[in-house]
Amino acid sequence: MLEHKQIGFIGGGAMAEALIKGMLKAGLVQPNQITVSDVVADRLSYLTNTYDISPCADAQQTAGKVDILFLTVKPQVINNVLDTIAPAVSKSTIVISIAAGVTIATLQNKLPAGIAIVRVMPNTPVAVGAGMSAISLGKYANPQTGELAAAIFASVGRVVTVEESVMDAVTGLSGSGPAYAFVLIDALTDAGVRVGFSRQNALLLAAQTLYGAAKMVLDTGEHPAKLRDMVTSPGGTAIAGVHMLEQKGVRAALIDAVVAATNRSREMGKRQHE
Ligand SMILES: NC(=O)C1=CN([C@@H]2O[C@H](COP(=O)(O)OP(=O)(O)OC[C@H]3O[C@@H](n4cnc5c(N)ncnc54)[C@H](OP(=O)(O)O)[C@@H]3O)[C@@H](O)[C@H]2O)C=CC1
Ligand SMILES: O=C(O)[C@@H]1CCC=N1
Repeated sequence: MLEHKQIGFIGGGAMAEALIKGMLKAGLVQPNQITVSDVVADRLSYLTNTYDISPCADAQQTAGKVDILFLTVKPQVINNVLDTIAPAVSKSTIVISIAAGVTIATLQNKLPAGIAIVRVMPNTPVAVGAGMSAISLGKYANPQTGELAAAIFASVGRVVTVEESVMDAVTGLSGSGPAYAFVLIDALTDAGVRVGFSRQNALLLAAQTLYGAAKMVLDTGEHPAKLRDMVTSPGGTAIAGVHMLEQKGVRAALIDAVVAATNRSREMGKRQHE
């Protein structure tokens, strides 16, 4: 599908690396198809040495030579990056932005009319083929472009196509969600150490348990409450633990976390227009 395509990344940070790693692992692209631009020379050297991809310090040059251009810089610098690359982007290039809060309208205003723009909110598990990505298409992106973008992100996890209006909420839930999951795993690991395990064993028990629980939800399609009921024997250990979680407000804390992250994504989007 991408055999003869050149792929560029502007911004070689955490998320660009996760995507590059995942796409290479999936066999979707070969290293010689990928060019990355970043302002940090050490970062470019690291990516080149680790993934055998091509570095290019000049973002405009990268933008001008690729078929698919990923915008993987922070939202705070996206306006400057768009001003830099706009003169170089060819009409046939597909631009995929993953910047939190940055709307398709902002991208369209800065890039020449007619450019196919896809806004995506992925998450870092794309690096291990278990990502969750949501996609919205700009007005110049045709259905084939949508299929291509969906296939790229499907190669590194699951994909949903959404109305752009829910992108901030996606950012608050699945985009930012790995951070919440890592906090939970870290806390459960501490708990394991507290009840006597080595840290190494505690981490394995914690991570594999969350992984297994998530897999059960996805594989069975059952409501999580039904699966929880299967764990909570009457008068047993699990209900004692669940009772404590409810008393400590874990459920409300997670809801508040997603609302806070969603609001932050909205706020970052508004700043692009200031
Ligand atoms: N991390 C995540 O889990 C997710 C992130 N995103 C989005 O992905 C984007 C990148 O996030 P993330 O990877 O975490 O951020 P990082 O800060 O790790 O990566 C961004 C990289 O771009 C570099 N950079 C800054 N300015 C330029 C420029 N003008 N040209 C080229 N490179 C530049 C940065 O350098 P320097 O450090 O010097 O600024 C940095 O190395 C953001 O827009 C974020 O909203 C989306 C989904 C999930
Ligand atoms: O924290 C952030 O802004 C980015 C967007 C989603 C996850 N990380």
